[in-house]
Amino acid sequence: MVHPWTGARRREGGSATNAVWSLVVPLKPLAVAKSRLAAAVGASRPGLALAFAQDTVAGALACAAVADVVVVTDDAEAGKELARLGARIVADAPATGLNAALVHGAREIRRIRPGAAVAAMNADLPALRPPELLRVLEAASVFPRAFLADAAGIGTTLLSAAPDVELAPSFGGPSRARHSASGAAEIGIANVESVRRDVDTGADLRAALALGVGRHTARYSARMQATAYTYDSQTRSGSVLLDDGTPVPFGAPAFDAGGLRLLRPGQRVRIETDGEGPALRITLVTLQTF
Ligand SMILES: Nc1nc2c(ncn2[C@@H]2O[C@H](COP(=O)(O)OP(=O)(O)OP(=O)(O)O)[C@@H](O)[C@H]2O)c(=O)[nH]1
Ligand SMILES: C=C(OP(=O)(O)O)C(=O)O
Repeated sequence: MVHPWTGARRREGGSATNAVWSLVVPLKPLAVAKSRLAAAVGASRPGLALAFAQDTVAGALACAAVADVVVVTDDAEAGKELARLGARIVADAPATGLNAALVHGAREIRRIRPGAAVAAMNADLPALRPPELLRVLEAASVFPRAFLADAAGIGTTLLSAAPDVELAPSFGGPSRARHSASGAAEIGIANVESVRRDVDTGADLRAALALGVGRHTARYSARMQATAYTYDSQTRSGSVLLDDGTPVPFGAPAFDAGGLRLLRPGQRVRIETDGEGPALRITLVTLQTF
């Protein structure tokens, strides 16, 4: 099968080749981002919003089908941290909202790379796994426009547009129905939970932690759960410092067989590593507190 717009020949049974995407990731100023999460995480909200964006951008840049990531934001601190991961930062047109930001980002991409295939993806996907994003983008690449519904089946986490097709975003609330009504094809593939798992509420955060989050969110969440947290990406080791300052290394026997240890009465944390990819992916499940 010849790829509809790259002309690449799809290897029989293999994946689409040469389908390269530019991603537009919108990010609100951290001071006001993730307001629905405030009830669950309190003052940690801005730090978590940044950690979500960092894991989203890092996961996207590690995906074989992604050529580049453009973050549309007015937040200088967030922009600096995300640029450090390799994203290109575009200033948001002030106070025009999410969809205008996405249109602005897509136009900026195509100003530099005319005819680029563009996909908009929310910045709140902390469990994002590159292989799952690859499958989503491959599925999207056979449609002029396509979208992926969020885990709740109400919103949208990704909207794609083939070269020379306008993105025409309509994010916000029940956007799944709007994107479908606009003619975008719904991507229905299974086993891409990490690309659907956006985090708006404490329950969403627990679900993402159970799925396994990237190191930025894991580190931040662990810091929220314990007095401090050390992590060394070089030696791929780390420890959670308990309230009394006791360092408990990851995977240490100090954790019981199931990797569970009581940090404080009623609070339980599971830390385990699946060693996936270049970064230590820490599955940190906090059963309470959020
Ligand atoms: N650049 C930009 N990004 C936005 C804007 N509004 C929302 N976003 C981003 O769009 C994505 C999806 O939005 P939401 O899930 O509603 O995120 P949020 O607005 O921080 O969350 P709430 O405050 O709880 O509504 C997130 O990555 C937001 O940061 C905007 O006006 N400009
Ligand atoms: C912007 C969106 O996310 P949410 O409404 O869940 O914040 C959306 O799903 O279109």
